[in-house]
Amino acid sequence: MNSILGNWAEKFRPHPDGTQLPPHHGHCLGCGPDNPHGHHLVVQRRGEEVHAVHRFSERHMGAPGIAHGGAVATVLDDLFGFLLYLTGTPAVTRQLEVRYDAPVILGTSYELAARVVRDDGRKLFVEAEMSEVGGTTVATASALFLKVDIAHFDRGAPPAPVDLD
Ligand SMILES: CCCCCCCCCCCCCC(=O)SCCNC(=O)CCNC(=O)[C@H](O)C(C)(C)COP(=O)(O)OP(=O)(O)OC[C@H]1O[C@@H](n2cnc3c(N)ncnc32)[C@H](O)[C@@H]1OP(=O)(O)O
Repeated sequence: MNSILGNWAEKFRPHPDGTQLPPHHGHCLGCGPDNPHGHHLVVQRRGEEVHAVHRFSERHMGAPGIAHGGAVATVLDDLFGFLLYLTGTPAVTRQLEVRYDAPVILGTSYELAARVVRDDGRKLFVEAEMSEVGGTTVATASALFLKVDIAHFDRGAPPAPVDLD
């Protein structure tokens, strides 16, 4: 098994309401603390939802001062990945749709929330939104995740100790 996912059983243990959820792994683009290009997303369980407060930095710029749409999609997709700690099964994104309602401004804090709307066999239908703190929604997303066996991840090579710059 890919060593980066070797502790998945530990990570999928039940997580009490209100606790911070573990990153998918150290190098994950969305949440890995060891990825210098990543978003370092920090996510909590709140009931049957996952929540985060996030600020995009200059590393994720599209138009000047505004987050790149792909960066916004990355964070929303990764947030969906935290719902797997609640459902208890590995799964991967099969389809992702993002609606960009307003520019996401670099250096501004946004609140994110995601939930499972339907769990149907292998299919997990999920939705999320990103909003100004206490205010207007700037992006919404919906996705289909498909549950996979952990062996799915064996196809990925473990990260080599290369210079990521
Ligand atoms: C320690 C931590 C552990 C970490 C683990 C988690 C890490 C998470 C990290 C999170 C990071 C963030 C997340 C990431 O970045 S995840 C990374 C990005 N995603 C991927 O790399 C996935 C690549 N795709 C695949 O590997 C395959 O396509 C998979 C395995 C997903 C499915 O290939 P497979 O051949 O097995 O399945 P299928 O295609 O026949 O479809 C199966 C069923 O689904 C239905 N269907 C298909 N499309 C749609 C659609 N659009 N609307 C409605 N239904 C649809 C289809 O009709 C069929 O239905 P039925 O006929 O059975 O009824």
